[in-house]
Amino acid sequence: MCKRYLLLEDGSVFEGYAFGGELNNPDGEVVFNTGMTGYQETISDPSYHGQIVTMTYPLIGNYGINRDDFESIQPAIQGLVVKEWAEYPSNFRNEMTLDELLKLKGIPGIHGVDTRQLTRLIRQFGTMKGRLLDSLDQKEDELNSLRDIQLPTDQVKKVSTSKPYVAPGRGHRIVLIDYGMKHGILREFTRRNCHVTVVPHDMSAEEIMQLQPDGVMLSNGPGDPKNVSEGIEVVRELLGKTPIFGICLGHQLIALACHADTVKMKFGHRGVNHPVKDLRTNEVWMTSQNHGYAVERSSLENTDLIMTQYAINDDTVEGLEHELYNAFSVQYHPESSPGPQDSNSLFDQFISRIQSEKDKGGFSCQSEKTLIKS
Ligand SMILES: NC(=O)CC[C@H](N)C(=O)O
Repeated sequence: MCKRYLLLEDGSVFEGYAFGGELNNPDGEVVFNTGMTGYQETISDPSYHGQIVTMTYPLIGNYGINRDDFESIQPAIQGLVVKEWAEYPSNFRNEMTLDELLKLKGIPGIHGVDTRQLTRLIRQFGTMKGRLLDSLDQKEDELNSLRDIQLPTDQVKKVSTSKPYVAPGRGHRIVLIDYGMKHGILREFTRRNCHVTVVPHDMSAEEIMQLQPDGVMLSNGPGDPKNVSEGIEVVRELLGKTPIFGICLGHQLIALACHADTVKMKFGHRGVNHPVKDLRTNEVWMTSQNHGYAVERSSLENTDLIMTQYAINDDTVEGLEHELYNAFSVQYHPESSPGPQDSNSLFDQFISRIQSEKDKGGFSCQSEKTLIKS
């Protein structure tokens, strides 16, 4: 077994062994995910673009990799850190091992790491830049250059589709803006018979409205929402023109479009058992989460947004509703891939909102009239 190391910007080194791909571009933001299962979805979730993901559960890969659970075709994570990976997975859906997937996709892995120690460090000092190395010979130089690197700011552009495409259906017409969409979101709409047009992150509001959507879905996506400035503008223009539902990055973009603020969290929420409380029903839902930024609660005061849900663990904003327009959002993942499905009904809620607008002769009729006139 070849040695491999994880160097953090504070100078700490975690020692382990190499698995998966080679070290071509081994820098990233080191984060941790607490899910006991769901590693395949985590590895392939585009919101992890640019990040070295540490799994806190000590055995990863035990049910292998299957053909169904990918959240994107090309995983975007920079590296995977585990305690132990399972060489002999056992599951009826298993098609390859974790190591084989990482090799196939060129993602470097390190195993044998004390992931609990690493997680405690991140919890204490916050997420840090890190670099995977196969030798510590140049440690000081590597550390200096690691401290100097800037993490990318154009991640959404890298993971969004470059051209629109359609998942046809006979039901409501949804335009899904792809900021780094997980396939799970598309699955939820096709399951509900919707006609979904997935569009690139930089499509203008005008072009989107020309598609005559019954509703617009803003997807999840990587990085700082403030880096998606055109997206914020587009959402601002769309508000009030069509029903809107935002997930994760989409939720943050709605907040920024309404002049609320977002902040970087110390170590974020990444896992499948994050409890969220709904202020309207007092219900608590277990949710699947992956975010490193959050909407600043106090910044909602002078906006038209109201907080509908918050995280029980740290009181951060988890749900928003627009008081004037038909728009709502959640910071977590109702598509639940992976994770509990408590919040899956939010997709039905979005469909009902669309239906009631149609019943009122609302948005879609207006846009048809405008089209007839012009
Ligand atoms: N999953 C997401 O969409 C994450 C949103 C954003 N990139 C964050 O880390 O907060």
